[in-house]
Amino acid sequence: MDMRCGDRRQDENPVAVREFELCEACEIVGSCRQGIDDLRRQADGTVRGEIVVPSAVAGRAVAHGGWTAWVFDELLGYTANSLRGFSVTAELAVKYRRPVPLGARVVLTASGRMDGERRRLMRGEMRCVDTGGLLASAEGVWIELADADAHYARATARPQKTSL
Ligand SMILES: CCCCCCCCCCCC(=O)SCCNC(=O)CCNC(=O)[C@H](O)C(C)(C)COP(=O)(O)OP(=O)(O)OC[C@H]1O[C@@H](n2cnc3c(N)ncnc32)[C@H](O)[C@@H]1OP(=O)(O)O
Repeated sequence: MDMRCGDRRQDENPVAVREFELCEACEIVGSCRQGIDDLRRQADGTVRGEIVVPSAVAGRAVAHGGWTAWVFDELLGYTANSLRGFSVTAELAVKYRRPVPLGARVVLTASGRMDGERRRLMRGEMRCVDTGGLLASAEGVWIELADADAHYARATARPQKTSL
């Protein structure tokens, strides 16, 4: 299968359309630092967005794997939070199927479901816009915070030794 994806057009200047609020650091700069745009919930409940792979995320000629994981963390996190109250990433597993070309426009899709009171099971895909070829997929677990203030207060204290 031809895994090339559509190059970004020279005259393209997409307006970021997001149905989801930005994270704190992106809020400061006023836009999604990953460049995810047109992020919307679809009629079937899935979330869809698009992104042009920035040349700045090159690992070696193609996108760095950590960048792809960050994109999924963002995408699945927003989707998880749209199910109910605020949740955080507890697990994230990425399958890297093909190299992700720099400058390519890719489509992101995500869905998920509640699994008990606080757990959400999420999954997502990254595909070429024009060929539909699968570049990467991800599955993860998001946990709704029982007490957000207490959760972030933990981060200001030195982690204690646990049984983990
Ligand atoms: C301004 C606005 C901007 C809004 C926009 C913001 C967008 C950006 C959001 C960024 C979000 C992030 O990047 S989050 C950053 C990365 N993630 C983190 O820092 C999380 C670090 N981990 C933790 O703090 C903790 O481990 C938690 C919160 C995940 C869980 O701890 P806890 O709250 O003490 O929960 P605990 O009692 O242990 O477990 C509760 C339930 O969850 C299950 N559970 C717990 N961990 C797991 C797990 N890994 N996999 C499966 N299940 C799990 C337990 O079995 C249990 O199920 P049951 O017995 O109830 O069935």
